[in-house]
Amino acid sequence: MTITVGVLALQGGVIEHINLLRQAAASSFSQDNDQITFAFNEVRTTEQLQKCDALIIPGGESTTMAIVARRLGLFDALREFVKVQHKPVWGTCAGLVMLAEEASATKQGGQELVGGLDVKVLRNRYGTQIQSFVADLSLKFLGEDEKPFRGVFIRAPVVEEIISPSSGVEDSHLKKKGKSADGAVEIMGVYKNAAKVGEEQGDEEDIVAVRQGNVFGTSFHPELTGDVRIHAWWLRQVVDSLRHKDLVVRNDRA
Ligand SMILES: NC(=O)CC[C@H](N)C(=O)O
Repeated sequence: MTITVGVLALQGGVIEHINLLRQAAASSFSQDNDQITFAFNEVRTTEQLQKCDALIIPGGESTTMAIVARRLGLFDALREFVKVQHKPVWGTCAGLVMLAEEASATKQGGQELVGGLDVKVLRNRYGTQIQSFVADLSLKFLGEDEKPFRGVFIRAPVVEEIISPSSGVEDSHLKKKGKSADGAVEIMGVYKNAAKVGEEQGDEEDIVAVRQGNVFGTSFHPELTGDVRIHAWWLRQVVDSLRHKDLVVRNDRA
């Protein structure tokens, strides 16, 4: 089975994701009995997106990414991919903003989102570029005894609210289309002891990783760490969801 994973390449940290995906595939799937092979492709057009089984929307700047996606006419295809075809998608940082149904602290006049996750994100929660930081996160989904994951936070958003599911009705103002992902929003990671902007110490607990059905989002940048664990975990989810779909199709035919 060959699985094509795309990385949306309009702007931001594209090659870093591709490099880590390659490493994760080599380290975690080389012994796989099912002979899974991966193709990792940059995605800039609807045609390229349609060839993908799964997609990463990287970090960068969501406002810029949205403008470029609109110019290239990619929004409908992205919404179709996430909310109608329910293919696996992972957004990191700006990618998480793009995958949220709502965002606050957006640029004036708002910004267009792909949606999929029934959450409201707060952009730039920790301030500007110079307030970037690294923090150890304990992520249970990687395994109970796993060592902490280095979370790289760069003008990072956080999930400030889990909202009620969107109705699936097209909204001409927000240009939403399709329902959000199936199922409930699961909190996959929190950053404990987060401080307010400008403060040294804090005791807030911020939601920095979420999943809802096929859609996964992280506030931080695993692709900048050299640690393949989250990429390997996500590729495993992609493989499992494709196997599941394959089974459903075969059962339907039987
Ligand atoms: N590193 C990042 O991806 C920053 C995200 C940026 N603050 C945005 O809203 O798009």
